[in-house]
Amino acid sequence: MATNAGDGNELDWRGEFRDSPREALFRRTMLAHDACQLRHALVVAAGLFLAFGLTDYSLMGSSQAFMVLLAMRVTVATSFLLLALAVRHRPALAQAPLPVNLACLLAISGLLLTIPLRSDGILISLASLVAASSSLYLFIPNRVPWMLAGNAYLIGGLLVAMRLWSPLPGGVLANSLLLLGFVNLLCWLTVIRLHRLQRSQFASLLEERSINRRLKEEIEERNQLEQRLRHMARTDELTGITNRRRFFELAEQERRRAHRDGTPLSLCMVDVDYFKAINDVHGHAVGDLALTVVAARCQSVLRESDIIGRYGGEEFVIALPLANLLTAREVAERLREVVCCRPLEIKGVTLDLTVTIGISRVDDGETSLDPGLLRADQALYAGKESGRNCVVMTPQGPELTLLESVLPAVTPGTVRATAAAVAPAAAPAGGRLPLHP
Ligand SMILES: Nc1nc2c(ncn2[C@@H]2O[C@H](COP(=O)(O)OP(=O)(O)OP(=O)(O)O)[C@@H](O)[C@H]2O)c(=O)[nH]1
Repeated sequence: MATNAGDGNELDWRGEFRDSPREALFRRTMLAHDACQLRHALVVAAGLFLAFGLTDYSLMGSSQAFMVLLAMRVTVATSFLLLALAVRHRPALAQAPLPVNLACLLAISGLLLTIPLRSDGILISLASLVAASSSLYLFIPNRVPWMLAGNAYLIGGLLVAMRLWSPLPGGVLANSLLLLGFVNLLCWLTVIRLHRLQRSQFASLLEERSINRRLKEEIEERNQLEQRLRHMARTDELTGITNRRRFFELAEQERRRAHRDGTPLSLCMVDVDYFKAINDVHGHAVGDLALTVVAARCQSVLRESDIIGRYGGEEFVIALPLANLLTAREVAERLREVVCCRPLEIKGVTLDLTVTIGISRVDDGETSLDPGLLRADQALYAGKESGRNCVVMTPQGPELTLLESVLPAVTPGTVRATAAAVAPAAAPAGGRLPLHP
């Protein structure tokens, strides 16, 4: 849609938009302003009409003609005031042609009536008609055709009134008509300029609004794109859980917090057992879905503050803030059970999945997650070696002693014996506790 009303191509001879929906929009936008302007113009005009009653009286005394004029003035002023009141309650009346034009018709008729009734001569009446003629253009927010029609009635009425009651010499008559014609032309041009100015401002405003809207939409789109990209950069596409990079960011934050507050932080490495066989027998699509289900099941037993990420392939990694090895073992057991508790139904295939989990605790003196992850990985490897579908942990130092004294399910004898059996195959350092279900 073209928006530059300043070049005039968009406007017709009335100074209105050729595009009628746009003109309607303009008029709707201007309604409150038009209504206010019309109300003020009507009140002022009513006052003026009544004020001229004083000059009627000074010229005519309390004659019958004065009474007729007074009745006319009161009628016109009353109709103006009533219309002003009506517009106050229903502003839409300001742009409805009928009420405004009826009031104008009444006022012009009243002014024409002064020609036969007032005794101060045609020239005074002529002056008041010139003032009324320009008022029609300037103060009544009407459309140009109605303004022209009102003025045509005024000039026609003047000619008839002069012919009937106050014949003028030809020169004076021509002079009067020229004067009225000039006033009409001047006012018409002024109104057209005013219309053009208002509409050009309105067009600029619309343009500005549409640019702002487009900008807002663009910003919104960019924000959404940014959010999508950020989400993609943090999320594993297949399983929907945190990806490896994001896991390390979050887990590193937790490690620093744990170090600062002196609270425990444990790590779990979770690996799906015999996953290669699932891919080989049922295909990668089934394997993909199985990974998604395993991730969802693991997530379902974790707290909101726990962090689970896809470490790579069929391996997941979990950081458990505020969890010592005992708590981590309980969580890992729940996790192992939730995976193997019921078979997976995927694309008509029933899979009995199990996971092996290696656990470690991040030591106070450690400045990165790597040693802890390595220990969890070694424990996981030990778990695989000892038959899979189990939870294995690598306690060290005081924690080992503590565990040995508090673990009722695993007697110290079993711990040592199992640890001894697993340790050489898994890694030479540290005792490991394979916790079979
Ligand atoms: N469908 C699918 N398979 C994957 C994905 N990532 C890794 N894998 C497969 O997972 C399998 C992992 O096999 P292995 O490392 O031998 O381990 P496994 O068969 O689970 O045996 P254990 O871990 O010793 O119990 C490989 O065949 C990989 O191709 C994946 O995103 N989707």
